[in-house]
Amino acid sequence: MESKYMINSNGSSGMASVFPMKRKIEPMKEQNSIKKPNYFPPKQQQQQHQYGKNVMKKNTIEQDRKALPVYNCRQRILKEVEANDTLLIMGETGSGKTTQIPQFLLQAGYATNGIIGITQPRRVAAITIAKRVAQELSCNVGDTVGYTVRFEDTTTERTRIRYLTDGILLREAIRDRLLRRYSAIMLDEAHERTVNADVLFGIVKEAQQERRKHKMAKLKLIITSATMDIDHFGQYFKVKGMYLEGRTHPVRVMHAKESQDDYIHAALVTLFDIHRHEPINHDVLIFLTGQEEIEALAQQIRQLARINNSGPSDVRVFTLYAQLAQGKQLECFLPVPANTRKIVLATNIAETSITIPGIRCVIDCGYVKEKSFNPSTGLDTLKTVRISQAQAWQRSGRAGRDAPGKCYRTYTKSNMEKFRSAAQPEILRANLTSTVLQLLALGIDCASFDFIDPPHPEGVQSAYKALEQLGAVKAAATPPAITSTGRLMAQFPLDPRFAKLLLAAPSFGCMEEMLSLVAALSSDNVFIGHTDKSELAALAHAKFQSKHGDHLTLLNVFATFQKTDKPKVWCHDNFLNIRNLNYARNVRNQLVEICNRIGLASNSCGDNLDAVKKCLLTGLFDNMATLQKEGHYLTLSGRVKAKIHPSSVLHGKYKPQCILFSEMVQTEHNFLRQVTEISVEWIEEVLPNMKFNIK
Ligand SMILES: Nc1ncnc2c1ncn2[C@@H]1O[C@H](COP(=O)(O)OP(=O)(O)OP(=O)(O)O)[C@@H](O)[C@H]1O
Repeated sequence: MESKYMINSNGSSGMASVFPMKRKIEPMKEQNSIKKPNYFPPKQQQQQHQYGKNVMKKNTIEQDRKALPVYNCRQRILKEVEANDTLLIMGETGSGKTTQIPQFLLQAGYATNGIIGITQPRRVAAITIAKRVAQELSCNVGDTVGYTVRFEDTTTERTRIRYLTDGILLREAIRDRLLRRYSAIMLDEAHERTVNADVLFGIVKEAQQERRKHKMAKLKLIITSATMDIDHFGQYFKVKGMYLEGRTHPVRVMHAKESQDDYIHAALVTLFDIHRHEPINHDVLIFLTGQEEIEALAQQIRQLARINNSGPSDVRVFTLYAQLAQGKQLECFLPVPANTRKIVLATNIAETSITIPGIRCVIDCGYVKEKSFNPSTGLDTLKTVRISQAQAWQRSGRAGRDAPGKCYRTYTKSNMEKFRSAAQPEILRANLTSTVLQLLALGIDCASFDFIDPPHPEGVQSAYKALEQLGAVKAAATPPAITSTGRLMAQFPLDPRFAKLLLAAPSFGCMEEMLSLVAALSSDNVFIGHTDKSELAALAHAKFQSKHGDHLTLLNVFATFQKTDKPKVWCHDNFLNIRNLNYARNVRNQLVEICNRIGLASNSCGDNLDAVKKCLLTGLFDNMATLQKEGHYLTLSGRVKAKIHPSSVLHGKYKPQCILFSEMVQTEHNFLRQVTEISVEWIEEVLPNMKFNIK
């Protein structure tokens, strides 16, 4: 059968000097056609392999560690760390940067008078890497190694190596700008350029200088990545980069011969081609763009696998995306039975840092959903865009983690040459409201902060305006000054708008309700849309429906969940996600602690649900829209045309004149998600100082 792919024979894919590592994950030079294995390993051999895995576990881990390219560079790295306070390290994906370098530092004594912190852009990476390193050090998570992610801290006073998200380290800096508890910080996956990481570059750099100035203990800083722009980082930190030689397992990269209009179909065809021709223990990771696409394809694969399964082989399909409950996210990291192929469908959440054991084939659709903020409309939008070349290399890197692998790109080589070389730093396109508030809480004015790439002035101005409307900032002052409300808002690990809802709730008499609602909104989707039984699921969900809209529907679910004494059975019967509801309960407890600490009064509005709706206006005033004659909605700030999302309880029913929504999603149309009906008169009552164009 003719293959739809050709091997990338590259060397000239437009990867500028930014990517010196590229050759390491390119196909082996001598191969110029796709060679398909013509056998499946005999059953016995596979089982032996499985046995071997368990018996030899400890030994293998030790041997695997020593075989990593970083291991050979141990002395060099430690020498450089000793000689320099800041170090930029580039090493190819999977070479051992994230798991090994912190252990080298620990063994060399860098965690004697402080701990070693390693930041990750995503919580799933922080959790799985901490677990792996704990396994390597033969300890439990929370002993020598631990992790901290939002609303979950496993570290103890015994912890010396701490994996944490960049957002958590930034919040810690609000309490202690000198980051005194750390002796070394590793800012990993620097190429991702999340807003939090960009701010941390400046904060940690400043903490180092201040500690030096005050003759305090040194703070060692290591910046790591496989694909960072080392010249740019080098100029900013005024240091030279260090390249780690040595290759990990090769990955054969193949491009589609022709452009594919339907990348989902292309991924499906490729998957079944792999399933027919590759050994059954070669697991597959498919990169797609979002939850809906992933769940639909997962369902299709499960059905097709059932139909096509003629032999003993089988597939297990897992999904991995940000909205998935944490427990579910971690399921794909567990081994599957012998004679079973693991298929993981993921968003870019699986793109950097993580190792999903068993993955030997990657299928890359070449797209990603990117959030950007439009200061002129004041709205965040989510758009599907092409990935960057750096992202493409990171994705292929997921295939060569524990053995040689293959990467199938559903786009042509010339398509890829047109991709951006690296993704635009998030700080240049994100809503900066939360970041600006955190900086102000740290006593930092954006205008004078030492950013690696300063944000656009319109983005900063728009953030100041939003914070002023929330009562967090006096923007007229130069530099803009944080108010006491702003300081309280910064105490919550929440979007400032949601923090504002909690601060406003006591005066509307709905503190208990708002705590539940904000907690439920912080969790991922609690509704399970069981496809096979969708009518039953819809019937079960209808019991909680509020005619007021999605916020009060969610509140009904959470309030009933809190009261039930058999949550497992109750969630199962009602097609609700128990993990997400438990997560929301945990978040609520932590929010209650913060509210108690800052002295917010507790009260409840009972059946007076207008109080909750009015209170929602105090934080979400930028997200209001009115019905137009033509049948669509127009947002009040920004005048953007939009429709109610089909997942809303208000979709397809009578259309309220005025609504409030949690977010706008941009696909072929602008859709408003999580919608609640409000009364136009309340706008003047709740927001007397704001002007809106209500038409
Ligand atoms: N959870 C895990 N299970 C099994 N093996 C793992 C796990 N985590 C890491 N490894 C092994 O350790 C190797 C090094 O992983 P590590 O995350 O340290 O690499 P890295 O250089 O930081 O990669 P990247 O640049 O992609 O983040 C992997 O290639 C893999 O072989």
